[in-house]
Amino acid sequence: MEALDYHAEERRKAEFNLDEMKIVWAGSRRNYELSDRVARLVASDPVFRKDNRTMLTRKDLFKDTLRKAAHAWKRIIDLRLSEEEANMLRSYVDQPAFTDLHWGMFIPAIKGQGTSEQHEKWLPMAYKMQIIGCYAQTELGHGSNVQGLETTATFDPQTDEFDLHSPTLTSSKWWPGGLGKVSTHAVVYARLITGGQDHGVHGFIVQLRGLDDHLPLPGITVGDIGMKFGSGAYNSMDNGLLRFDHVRIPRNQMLMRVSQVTREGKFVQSDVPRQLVYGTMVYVRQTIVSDASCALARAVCIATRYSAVRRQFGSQNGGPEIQVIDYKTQQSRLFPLLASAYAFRFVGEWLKWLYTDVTQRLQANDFSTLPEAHACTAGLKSMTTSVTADAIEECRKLCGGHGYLSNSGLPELFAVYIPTCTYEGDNVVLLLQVARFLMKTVSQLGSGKKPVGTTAYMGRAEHLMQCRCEVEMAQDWLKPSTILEAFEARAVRMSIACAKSLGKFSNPEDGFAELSPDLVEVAIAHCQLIVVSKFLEKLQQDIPGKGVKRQLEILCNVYALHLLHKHLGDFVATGCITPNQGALANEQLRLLYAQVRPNAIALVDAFNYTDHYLGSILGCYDGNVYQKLYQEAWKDPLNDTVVPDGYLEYLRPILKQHIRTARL
Ligand SMILES: CC/C=C\C/C=C\C/C=C\C/C=C\C/C=C\C/C=C\CC/C=C/C(=O)SCCNC(=O)CCNC(=O)[C@H](O)C(C)(C)COP(=O)(O)OP(=O)(O)OC[C@H]1O[C@@H](n2cnc3c(N)ncnc32)[C@H](O)[C@@H]1OP(=O)(O)O
Ligand SMILES: Cc1cc2nc3c(=O)[nH]c(=O)nc-3n(C[C@H](O)[C@H](O)[C@H](O)COP(=O)(O)OP(=O)(O)OC[C@H]3O[C@@H](n4cnc5c(N)ncnc54)[C@H](O)[C@@H]3O)c2cc1C
Repeated sequence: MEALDYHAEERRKAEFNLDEMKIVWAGSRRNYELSDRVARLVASDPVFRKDNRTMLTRKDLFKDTLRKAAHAWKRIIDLRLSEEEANMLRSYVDQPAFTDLHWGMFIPAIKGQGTSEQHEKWLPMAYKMQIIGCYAQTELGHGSNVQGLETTATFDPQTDEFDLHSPTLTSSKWWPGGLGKVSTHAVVYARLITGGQDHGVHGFIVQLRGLDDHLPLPGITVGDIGMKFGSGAYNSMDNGLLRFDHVRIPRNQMLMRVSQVTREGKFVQSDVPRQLVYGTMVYVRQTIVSDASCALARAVCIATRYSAVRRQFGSQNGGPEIQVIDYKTQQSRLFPLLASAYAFRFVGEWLKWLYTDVTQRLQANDFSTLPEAHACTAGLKSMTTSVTADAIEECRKLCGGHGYLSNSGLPELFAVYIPTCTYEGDNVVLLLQVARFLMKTVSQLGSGKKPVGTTAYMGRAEHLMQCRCEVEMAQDWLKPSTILEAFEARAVRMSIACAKSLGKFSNPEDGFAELSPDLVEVAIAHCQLIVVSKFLEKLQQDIPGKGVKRQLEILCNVYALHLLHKHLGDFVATGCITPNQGALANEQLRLLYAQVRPNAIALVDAFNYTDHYLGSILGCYDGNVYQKLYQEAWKDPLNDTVVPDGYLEYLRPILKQHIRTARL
């Protein structure tokens, strides 16, 4: 018998080839096939079950995480999965774990900042997980200000060792994932001191726990920092604290690609810029942008499928009520998020390319594109995670009351996702880095230095400062060059206005601090331009499949025009468009929503998420929401007994007292 599909009618309405769209979303046919196979492998394995995890105590959740990580590792070995497949498997297991930090930061830190001898020594052990590592940078007193870290690594020429020490309470390492209970090793960031001189923050490989008994080594105090936001969620991770009491490590455990300390204790700064010490953060920020599209797509998939099932009001002659997805307000809240998921996917692909390119250049000692890579990763990490965090909450609201149920999947997704706005760089702090980069670019405009890459548009500042938008009718807003010019003109005009205001301050740093809220807005305008332009560039590619390109064009226009509508004040105040042109953009946006509507379910099907990964009754593929909600309610432990525990002690006495009072 064919399974019920409550979305069958919706799926029939789609105007494009779904299989081809799945390939576009995955990046290539090969990626699609790999990811589909691995997702199904995880979904069908009972060890990876996750529907009960919000009910677990912290200890049970943590043990469950260890069990899943061990099982995942066994599957990776048994099935001889490639590194790419193994990463996919971990992400489909979908439970934050120490392995994220081991593979995502510890190994990349050694690769990026270690010498070839250090690679040879440490990487084979790390790849086999004979050692497990974390990334211990943040301290109780300092996170954003990395130069303010207090842990010291003092070189002792007598013994050829570093002495690692936590001189104050605030120097305690605080937050590193995987540190609390699991890691045997860490890359620790500490101030390097030689001959009484402070050379700033560098990375050191430090063993924390015994490899036989897992006990902390002498001089090391280590533990978990405690429960975090929400139930389940990020509490599967052992974010830790760490203190050193004069712990000794050999000199060759300082990561020495950027700077070296010789046997005599001489500090040698190589030609490599010191910012490469921050390289692991740049790498992870880039991955976070792709992850943002996944998390956003997940929330949007749940809200879209549920909005097609849910009906409220408007029944005619006893017929069905209106599907809430047909309300224009629902569409205007949901479809820009759907478009953003696609937009972030494509900008994530591009950022990966940029990162690979800069890495290859760095290997050839070409550091010229490092500032741009830093600005793009910092800005896009900040923008995409802020939008995604807000969007998950919006999707919860789009699902009405049922969105607040844990089994909608949205509360846990939100709780897991929101720290992304803080870790790997607080989002405001990162936008200020972008603003610095932009102000520097503007200040060099007159010098003959031509801006390149994502700031190339500033080279056309003269034109962009005075160009006039030519839109006369709503449909004029569908022209890619019109959209692009409006976004470029807005970004350049806001940048130059801020640069002029900065010029009025005698001390530039005072000006930067005073104008920082405006500078954040400038950085956002620049980042939005990058996302819009990369979406438009994607559309220049050959995209096969009936109707696929057309749908992407619609989504690209939705993405750009909803931003224009949301930031209308910026566009009008800078004179890039008139208020009437803003109104025409909004008119066009409404027409676009009507074009998205019949394709909405298929557009979220294209994410190819299994029900296991989605973890949401509201978002289940077959749309059989009510029956599943009803069945699930009976599985709650509170329903194990008809009369709740505590009735005799606490409820009955009150009820009886009430009866007595009533009788009086
Ligand atoms: C239950 C499950 C259910 C559902 C699951 C669902 C979904 C899950 C979905 C998604 C999860 C998402 C992602 C997970 C993926 C991986 C992550 C896993 C875990 C995360 C763990 C987190 C780890 C961390 O947080 S590590 C610590 C990170 N710390 C920071 O980021 C600190 C931020 N601060 C800084 O970076 C710097 O201090 C600074 C702010 C940049 C300032 O530095 P500094 O003072 O030194 O620099 P200046 O401002 O003076 O600038 C000098 C100069 O340098 C340039 N510069 C600065 N940084 C860099 C750089 N990185 N690269 C290159 N250049 C740099 C700067 O621009 C200046 O240049 P100029 O001199 O030219 O102006
Ligand atoms: C779940 C989670 C996992 C983490 N994992 C790790 C890990 O594995 N390893 C690790 O080393 N660290 C980790 N961290 C730490 C994380 O990197 C830091 O918390 C983060 O970098 C922010 O730093 P902070 O906590 O010092 O925030 P703060 O800088 O204290 O921020 C507080 C407020 O001050 C504002 N602010 C700060 N500086 C400025 C400024 N210059 N201008 C304007 N406003 C400013 C911020 O915008 C924010 O609103 C993790 C954190 C979390 C929440």
